[in-house]
Amino acid sequence: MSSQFSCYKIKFYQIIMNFIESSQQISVGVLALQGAFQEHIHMLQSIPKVSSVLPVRTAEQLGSIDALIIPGGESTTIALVAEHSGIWENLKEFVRQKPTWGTCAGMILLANEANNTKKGGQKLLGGLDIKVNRNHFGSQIDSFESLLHISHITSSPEDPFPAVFIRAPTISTINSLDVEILAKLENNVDETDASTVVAVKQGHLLATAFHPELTNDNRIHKYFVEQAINYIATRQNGKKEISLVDGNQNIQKPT
Ligand SMILES: NC(=O)CC[C@H](N)C(=O)O
Repeated sequence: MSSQFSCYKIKFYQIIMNFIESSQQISVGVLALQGAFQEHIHMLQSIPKVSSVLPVRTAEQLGSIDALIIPGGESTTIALVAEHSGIWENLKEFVRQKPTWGTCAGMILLANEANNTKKGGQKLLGGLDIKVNRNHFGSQIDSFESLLHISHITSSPEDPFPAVFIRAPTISTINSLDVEILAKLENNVDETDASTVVAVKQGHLLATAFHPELTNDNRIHKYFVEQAINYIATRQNGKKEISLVDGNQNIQKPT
């Protein structure tokens, strides 16, 4: 009898744990119009806190995810395809409100301003108060790898992140105190600058000039997912507080 009781207890505990775990999971989309989206999808599949991973090509798909990654590729092409497929304005709206991480071309698209754009300028989604310098290190043959210290992600100098730079942009100007610098390129790759900013965070937006999805290291993907979960939880609590205040105000209103 008592062993049957403890069996029920364990089952009940498991159900509660599963419930808690599932409420702490999110679904993450990867913009799949052009570029290295498949590699991001693969990386996200290794993270237990991700309940589902969705390649995103339509506004409807965008509406069903909690957070988004805009991959590397070609920012001009991604913008063009997004416009032609009618998802551009929805993307802009999403980026304003929900956790989004841009890698390389994705970082360019999340910037409010860009240098070295294609002739006649190019469209940006914006959101980050930064100016980026496209193709800062030159063309494809100037691609390189560098070991980086990244705030919140690498714990010690012995544990750097292997960052892959491919026709990468850099962050040339930061226009708000809300932008947190996460990583700088400190070595000699770029002779014009002693230290070049290559990763930043601002509120619910994250941007890296390099390609974490092309390594075996999922630390930044994990960090993004954890940040997104915290952000969503904070917003939900905020909403509850607001509705409580509204409720009180209603009670106090003279009839
Ligand atoms: N690897 C990349 O994403 C390169 C970005 C590309 N240079 C652009 O401007 O969009």
